[in-house]
Amino acid sequence: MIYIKNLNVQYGSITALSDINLKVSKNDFLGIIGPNGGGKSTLLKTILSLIPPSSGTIRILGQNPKRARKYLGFVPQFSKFKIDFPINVNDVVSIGCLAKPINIFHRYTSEDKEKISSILEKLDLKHLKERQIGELSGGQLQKVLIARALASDPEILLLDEPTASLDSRARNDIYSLLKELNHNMTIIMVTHDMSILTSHVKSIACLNQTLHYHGEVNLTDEIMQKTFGCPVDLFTKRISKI
Ligand SMILES: Nc1ncnc2c1ncn2[C@@H]1O[C@H](COP(=O)(O)OP(=O)(O)OP(=O)(O)O)[C@@H](O)[C@H]1O
Repeated sequence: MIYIKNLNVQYGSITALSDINLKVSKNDFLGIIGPNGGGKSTLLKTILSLIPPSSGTIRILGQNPKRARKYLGFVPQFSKFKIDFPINVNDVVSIGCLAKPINIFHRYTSEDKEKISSILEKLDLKHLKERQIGELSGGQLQKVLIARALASDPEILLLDEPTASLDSRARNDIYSLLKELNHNMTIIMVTHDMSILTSHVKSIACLNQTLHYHGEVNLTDEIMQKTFGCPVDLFTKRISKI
């Protein structure tokens, strides 16, 4: 689904990603972990063609990232989503139906409306469809952002820390939903939540400017030390032994 070869990304003099090689297979559920500033969001943004690589190759379903945008659904960190914008849940989710690049003159078809309605139903958001997004809880807003991404019928769903600052119940709801979606969708998720690694994720990428590990969920102390640059805590140690 995704093929990345010798990828380098610079922000001026700052090197965010250095010589990344990564392949993601169909129906994988890849968790990307690493320290703050390790380049996780940059990798997602580069796949989404929001940032141009300084060098290297990215192919998504055999195409360059700009042409492949239609295959990608993106769920941003909700803490970075502007929630004071006056728009309701139904309209946010509908935005996902707009063809990419977005055509502001798009008229929603009856098919679009049916699709939105079924997504709202599936994510248990129907009762909130008229609610302004600024009046939602964190977990509800996160589900709305996932619903918006699903409305574009993506083959690959990219999520940037979808459970940051959610309580454990809301987190579990989101993870259960992702597990279900993973049956017919490839998922790539940036996370700082180590607890999901044991339950839902099928493979892991450890990123700290370079890719220190990519493979099965079998983290050793050595990999964690290399990635995070410091000794792992007890919790992480326990995960590596599961
Ligand atoms: N727009 C930008 N301009 C300049 N430098 C940037 C920009 N965005 C990110 N960086 C830098 O690139 C590096 C990687 O940042 P990135 O946001 O990709 O890391 P991250 O792993 O997602 O971090 P976090 O876990 O804190 O969200 C950091 O050194 C960051 O300061």
